[in-house]
Amino acid sequence: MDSFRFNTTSSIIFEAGAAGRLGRLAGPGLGGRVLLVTDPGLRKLGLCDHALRSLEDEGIAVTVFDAVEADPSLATLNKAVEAGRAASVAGVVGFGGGSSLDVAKLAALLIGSGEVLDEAWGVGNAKGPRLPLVLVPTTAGTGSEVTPVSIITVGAEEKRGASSPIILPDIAVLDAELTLGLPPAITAATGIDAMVHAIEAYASKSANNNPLSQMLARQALRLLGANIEKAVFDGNNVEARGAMLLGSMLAGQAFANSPVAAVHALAYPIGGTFHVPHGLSNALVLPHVLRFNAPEAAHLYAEIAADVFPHLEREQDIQGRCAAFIAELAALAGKLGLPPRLRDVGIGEEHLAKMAADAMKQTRLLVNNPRGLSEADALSIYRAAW
Ligand SMILES: NC(=O)c1ccc[n+]([C@@H]2O[C@H](COP(=O)([O-])OP(=O)(O)OC[C@H]3O[C@@H](n4cnc5c(N)ncnc54)[C@H](O)[C@@H]3O)[C@@H](O)[C@H]2O)c1
Ligand SMILES: [Fe+2]
Repeated sequence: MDSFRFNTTSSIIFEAGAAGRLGRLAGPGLGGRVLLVTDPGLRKLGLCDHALRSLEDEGIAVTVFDAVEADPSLATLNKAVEAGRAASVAGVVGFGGGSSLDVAKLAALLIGSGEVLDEAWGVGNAKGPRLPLVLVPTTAGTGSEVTPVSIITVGAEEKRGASSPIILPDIAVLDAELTLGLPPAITAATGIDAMVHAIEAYASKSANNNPLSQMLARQALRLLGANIEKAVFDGNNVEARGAMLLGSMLAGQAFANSPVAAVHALAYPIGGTFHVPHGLSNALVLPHVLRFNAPEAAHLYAEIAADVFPHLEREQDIQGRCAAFIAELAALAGKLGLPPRLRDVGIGEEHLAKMAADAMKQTRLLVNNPRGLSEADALSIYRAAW
């Protein structure tokens, strides 16, 4: 068997209502002063009020930074770091979707180590140490609470990543009650993002693709496949919400160690340039990238097809099962109310060539794709998706 290395968050708490006990559960390791990083929408909804109060009840002084936008910018990260330094914080709590968690991760690194961000981009370049870090996801999608990755938008449109086990948090707190009010469109898009993490991790050509990631990806797909429609159409179903949160975390553990590939590489120019939500960007290119990959990966897609859609067990032929899997995924996105084509999200055909050139910059992802992909291939995939 090939050798591999598997890193994950060392302590994971899965408990409905846990955010209201955050001070007890996670306070002791955070020091007396904490920076809580979140977004303005969540602040307005009062979603972090219980967590805040519970930290304060434990005698922890909390500075709230609530200015994280979707696809957070470098300027926002810098402001979060300034706020943390000004308050001399000893720990960081990320509270929100992937955007807030990603800012919290790099804020903990930069405040803790004083290192220069420009030297931390890429894989394995962060030096540390970071401040104690606790992450509380409020979407079931990115799995950022268990990934070593932070994605920041640099300049007008480039999504840049820093990846290092140093920015894995000390504790992830998964509280399904936080996701009950997640609107259907965001539930659908983030849920598809989680599925894509599992699919791409399972089929990843990374030398570190490993049996743990494969097992986690398959269990993630079972949970996500069985619950995504319930979570979208019956948002108050706490069982379904819990299954989605667990599924997205398992998918995060899988791809944190067996990284994602061309679906994400082609999704980034859509999110970076046109501010289409990350999960929706993935959904728009997903069937087209999988169809492109099928000559190399049909057997892998056939292996996981029935995890998402149990009735595909009956389809014995590998090519047939792979094709049905891809068609079912496209149909599922439609059923969940996601727009099917790039033109539906306001992207003009004239932008496709630039998007294909931008996608090729994601070499860290493209190397993991089961089939080699050129700029011309990227353009054909965008054309098919348009
Ligand atoms: N670090 C990683 O491993 C990783 C992986 C995938 C994606 N990402 C990044 O994560 C970001 C996307 O994160 P996301 O999809 O979780 O969305 P997000 O954090 O950008 O949030 C999207 C919207 O959902 C709202 N929202 C979040 N939780 C809510 C709740 N419980 N109730 C009501 N509204 C809620 C937010 O206020 C926001 O308006 C992108 O920047 C993407 O690149 C990171
Ligand atoms: Fe993603």
